[in-house]
Amino acid sequence: MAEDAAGAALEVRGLTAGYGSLAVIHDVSFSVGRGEIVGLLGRNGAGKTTTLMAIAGFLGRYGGEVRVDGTPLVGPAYRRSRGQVGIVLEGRSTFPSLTVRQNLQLAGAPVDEAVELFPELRTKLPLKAGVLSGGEQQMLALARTVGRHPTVLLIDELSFGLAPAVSERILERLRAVATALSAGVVLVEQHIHFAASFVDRALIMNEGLVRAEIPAAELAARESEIERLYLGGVDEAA
Ligand SMILES: Nc1ncnc2c1ncn2[C@@H]1O[C@H](COP(=O)(O)OP(=O)(O)OP(=O)(O)O)[C@@H](O)[C@H]1O
Repeated sequence: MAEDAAGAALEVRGLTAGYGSLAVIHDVSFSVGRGEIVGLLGRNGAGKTTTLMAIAGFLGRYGGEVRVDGTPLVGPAYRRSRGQVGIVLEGRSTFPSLTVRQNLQLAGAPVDEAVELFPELRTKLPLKAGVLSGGEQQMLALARTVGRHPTVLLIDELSFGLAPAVSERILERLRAVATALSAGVVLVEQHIHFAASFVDRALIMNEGLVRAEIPAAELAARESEIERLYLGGVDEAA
């Protein structure tokens, strides 16, 4: 379901970004259609989180362009786009000492929508977020971000540390949200098999570069090629 950039929720063109004066991702280009989930795969340190943070405007950008719904995000546009670009970073997206309800309210996320999305949260509303299970915390983090109805959702390692059944449940809801909001989703994932079930296509990153773009249906069959790409092998088939 590769999307023509013209109708894309998100377009990233030639993005080079990093920390201080150190560029960590180089010339990253891709687009995400409305309702589409694109996986960002690669081993530890490949530059996946850095890519999400650079798109969201949290990092210095040394080159390239990011467009949301066709509008370039530069300078103050990043501030204006806060509602349009939602980001869920691993372990950094809830306030543990506030209740679940307060967490939602602070994010501007309607409580009724959140519990409709994740009925598991209904009985947890008065509890402090810090006492929730890992899966419930991820649900809360996602509900907080989704509640602002973003055009683009950037999600880092949703399945990290969770039982497969819990991850599957959350990712099924993510698919429903992407469709309902007609949002474009970038989902960082390390595990090829897991990504194969939940993304429409995947970008394989290594050393800050996108080495290949692979449709979900081909991920399982091309696993050994992808593993070579994870390790920096030459991309022969993309
Ligand atoms: N704050 C920082 N300052 C300097 N370098 C950083 C910083 N954060 C990350 N890096 C470096 O940037 C590179 C890419 O890191 P990044 O977190 O984007 O990788 P990743 O693919 O998300 O890895 P993981 O799967 O382990 O989260 C790594 O070499 C990392 O050491």
